Amino acid sequence: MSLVPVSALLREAQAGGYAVGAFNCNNMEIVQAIAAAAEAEKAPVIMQASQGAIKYAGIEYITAMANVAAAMVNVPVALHLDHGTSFDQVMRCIRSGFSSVMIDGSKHTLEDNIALTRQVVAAARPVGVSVEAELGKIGGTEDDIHVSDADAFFTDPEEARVFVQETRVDALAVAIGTAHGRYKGEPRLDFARLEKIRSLISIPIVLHGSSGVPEEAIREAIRLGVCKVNIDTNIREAFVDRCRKVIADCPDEIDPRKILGPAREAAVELIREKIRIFGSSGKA
Ligand SMILES: O=C(CO)COP(=O)(O)O
Ligand SMILES: O=C[C@H](O)COP(=O)(O)O
Ligand SMILES: [Zn+2]
Ligand SMILES: [Zn+2]
Repeated sequence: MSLVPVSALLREAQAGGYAVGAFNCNNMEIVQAIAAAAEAEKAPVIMQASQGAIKYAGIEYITAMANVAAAMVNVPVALHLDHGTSFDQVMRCIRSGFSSVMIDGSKHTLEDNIALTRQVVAAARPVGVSVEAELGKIGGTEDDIHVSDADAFFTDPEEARVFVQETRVDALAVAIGTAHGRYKGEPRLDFARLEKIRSLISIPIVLHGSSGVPEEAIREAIRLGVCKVNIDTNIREAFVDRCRKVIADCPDEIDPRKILGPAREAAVELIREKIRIFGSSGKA
């Protein structure tokens, strides 16, 4: 199949009461793992490229790998820009073939975030590319952007209503207590805030920083309107842990395929498990 926009997947997820997994990809093995896991689970899936992935692999390689992966499976696959930083970057991704983009204007004022998001929606929608925006600041690390817990501002529900009305964006990432990267303690999600946001906006809600969030909390967030769940850190952990294990077991191994192949398998297992938790298994 060819790449589909995220909005098409999220519309169905919203109607069906499940979430689509959005998994970060940085290299060929992880792209293959995401596709294999989605195919095995008969689930729609989103591959997304962060700022770090773009620096590491480049927009063209990522697009080419995602296109090949999508063509080789019988489930819908979207390619999404994660935390897009500027209008120019969004345009480069769209020209390259991304089917969906995020414009992260959360570090700007509300007015500037609205203006930037509107500009992206105006350019993306006519070419069938869906747009995710961010309101409030999600904690943790987004490549060069470090948001300390104290600065991680939660999304204001009324602002979310105005933001969606003004931008007509397709999906909204909210700050309700999750953070990117590894958690120090157990994350505590502000479900009351999520419920309030849900009552004021009808578009799909996106949960970032979902690695390390307990299964029950993820399920509750989905019940309250989250339709896209982003996972990066847990894939990194599964992948690198398996590399370490193989190297420890076979210290003389010099064939990268013997190390990266098992790591790819570990990523498949992890992603399949997440897809089942999100309820998207069998929904393709
Ligand atoms: O939100 C994410 C990507 O945008 C992923 O967050 P984690 O790395 O915490 O899973
Ligand atoms: O945005 C969230 C990502 O997990 C950060 O990833 P990055 O280091 O690849 O930019
Ligand atoms: Zn952000
Ligand atoms: Zn994120």
